[in-house]
Amino acid sequence: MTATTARSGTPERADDLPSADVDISVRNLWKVFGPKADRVPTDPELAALPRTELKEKTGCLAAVCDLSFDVEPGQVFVVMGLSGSGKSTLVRCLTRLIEPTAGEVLIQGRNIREADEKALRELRRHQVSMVFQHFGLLPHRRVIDNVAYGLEIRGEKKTDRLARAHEVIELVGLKGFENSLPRQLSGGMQQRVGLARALAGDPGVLLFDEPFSALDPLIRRDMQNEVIRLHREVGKTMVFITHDLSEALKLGDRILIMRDGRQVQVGTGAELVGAPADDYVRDFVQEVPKANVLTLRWIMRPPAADEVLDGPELDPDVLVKDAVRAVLEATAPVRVVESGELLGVVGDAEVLGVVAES
Ligand SMILES: Nc1ncnc2c1ncn2[C@@H]1O[C@H](COP(=O)(O)OP(=O)(O)OP(=O)(O)O)[C@@H](O)[C@H]1O
Repeated sequence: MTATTARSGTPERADDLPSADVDISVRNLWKVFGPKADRVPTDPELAALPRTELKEKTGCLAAVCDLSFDVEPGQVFVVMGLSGSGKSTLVRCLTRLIEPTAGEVLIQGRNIREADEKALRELRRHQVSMVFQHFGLLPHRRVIDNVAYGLEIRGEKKTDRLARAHEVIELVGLKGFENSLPRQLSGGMQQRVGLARALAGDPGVLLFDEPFSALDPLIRRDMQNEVIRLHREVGKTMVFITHDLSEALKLGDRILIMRDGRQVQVGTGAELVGAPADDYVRDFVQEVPKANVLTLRWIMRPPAADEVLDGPELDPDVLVKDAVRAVLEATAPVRVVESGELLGVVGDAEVLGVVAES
């Protein structure tokens, strides 16, 4: 949702150092459940084993295997994978709700693995908030008190926390429901309370663990739009877990695809669709309407030697679906231009090729 430039679709390398402009940096992160789990990441032979073989050989289950990625400030980073791929374990390892077995996690410059109990409490109260699938609301507390709860724990004055709770309740569209109990609200509205509660403490980072998967499809679409709107308004860094590719493509500036605990590909939606890293990703993205995801950058070609270059000019980051009309109506190929430089051209054949696959 923030403007992103095209990047390589290959997974980030563990030896890449995080740049200064990174909110979350994960390096070689492992979570292994089972006996003597510590030996798995450090033993190259065990570390390389697929999940089922490792389980047979050692009795250990590698939920998260050697993950490395960076999330930039203000980015929506989606972690996508089927059930059991390790998404929830990963997101819980970020704030040590689950203790990682090995690796490094930096959040806004703070080394999470070295943090003591007090620092972790501070981190969870001030820096990072989580929105869960099952809302996690306190059933006997009114909406306003649920939203203000984190601020109460933080020891903030009642007037301050109620004022802040009113502010975020309005932000998520729940004005008028301050005194309702959670059970009096629909699923979508309860999740709005969850969102408001996460936003109340003004954290730098929001973590979402499949927040909408229990909701009906239409409500779910509303809530996705709500996240897009909120992200635009509050501009937080977000890590969003989902098993739904269309949700990932809709929300994610970048998407990490996980399989059996490992990262298969990290990239923008266009990179996953335009250059899938392997057959697994290719199968996943097969049904995606490509014109909605690919940009002109992905389909442009070099101009032919004798081609007349007087067609209209478009930016390389324009989606194909938004360029179809301009391309088909033009009498010459559209010129794809960035900062005054001609990158390539797009004609009828290129757009129709993508639209036909959509
Ligand atoms: N405490 C635990 N002990 C042993 N194995 C665990 C534990 N927690 C999770 N696992 C296993 O780790 C793997 C990854 O689980 P995880 O819940 O992270 O996956 P997920 O992608 O979030 O799946 P879902 O979408 O179903 O929540 C699964 O095989 C799961 O059974």
